[in-house]
Amino acid sequence: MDDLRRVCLSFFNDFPMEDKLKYACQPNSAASQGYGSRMLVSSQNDTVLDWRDYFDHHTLPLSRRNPSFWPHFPPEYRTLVADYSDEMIVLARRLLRLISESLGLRASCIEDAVGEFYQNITASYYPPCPQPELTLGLQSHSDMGSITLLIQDDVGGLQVLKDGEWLTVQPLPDAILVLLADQTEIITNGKYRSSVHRAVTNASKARLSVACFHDPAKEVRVSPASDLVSQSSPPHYSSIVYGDYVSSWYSKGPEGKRNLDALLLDT
Ligand SMILES: O=C(O)CCC(=O)C(=O)O
Ligand SMILES: [Fe+2]
Repeated sequence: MDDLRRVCLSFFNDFPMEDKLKYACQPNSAASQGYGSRMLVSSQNDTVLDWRDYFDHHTLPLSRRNPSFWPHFPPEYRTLVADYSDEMIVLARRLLRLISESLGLRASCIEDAVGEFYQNITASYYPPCPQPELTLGLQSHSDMGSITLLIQDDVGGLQVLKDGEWLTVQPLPDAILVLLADQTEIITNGKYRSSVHRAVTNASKARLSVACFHDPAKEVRVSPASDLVSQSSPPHYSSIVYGDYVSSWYSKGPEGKRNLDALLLDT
C-alpha cells in the first residue's frame, strides 16, 4: 500500500504537466481512463469543479486492463497497480460474501446480482488550496457500484456523513476503508446503506487517496434480492439497468444520494 501511494504521488508531483497530459482522459466522455480533473460532464458552464486531479485505471475484467495506458514512470507503477487490483478483488468478494451471509442470504447472493465485476482504480490528488473554506476536494456523493475499498495518506480530508454530521475519517497507515456503494443498498433492499462521503481540502498539504471501485457491467439490471422481498417486506427500490444509473449520475451530478433516492419506492 505504501508503494502504491508512493508511485501515485510521484506521478502527480514529479511529472511535468505536458507529460501528464499525454495520459489525459477524454474530455467529453464520463469516466474515461486516464489523467483528468473533471469527472462530471455537464452542459452547463456554471458547474463547480472539485479541487482535485485524478488518474483513473480500468483494471478488471482483464479484457479492459491495458497497462500501456498507465504512467510509465516510476518504472514499477504499472505492476503495482495491476497487483493491487488482483488483491482488492479478492477482498471485495470476501466482504460481499460476508455481507450476504449476515443477512441470511447465500454467500454468493450479492456477487450473483452484480455479475462480473468491473473494477476501476482512481488515484485522487488534492493540491493545497489557498482558501479551503470556499471549495471541496470532492463533492458529497455515494459511490455508484457495489463496494469501494479506499486507502488514503496521512494528511486526512475524507469525511463521511453520519446522522446528519460530517465525521472526519482519521487516517491510519494500514487501514483499508470499506465504503458500501449504491448497488449494494439496492440489492440488500436498504438493509445496508451506501455511505455518503466527501473530501475537504486544506491550505498547506497536498493529499492522496486511492479508491478501488467494484461495479456491475453496464447492461446488468439490479434489483432488491428476491430472498429479501416478501409481502410483509416489499421492495424499497425500483430495479434499474446499471448503465442508465451511471448515465444519470454523470449528467445530473451526485448531490449526496439523489440518484439513489430517485429509485425509492413509496412503501
Ligand atoms: O479522496 C477520498 O478520500 C475520496 C475519494 C472518493 O470518494 C471517490 O473517488 O469516489
Ligand atoms: Fe467516493
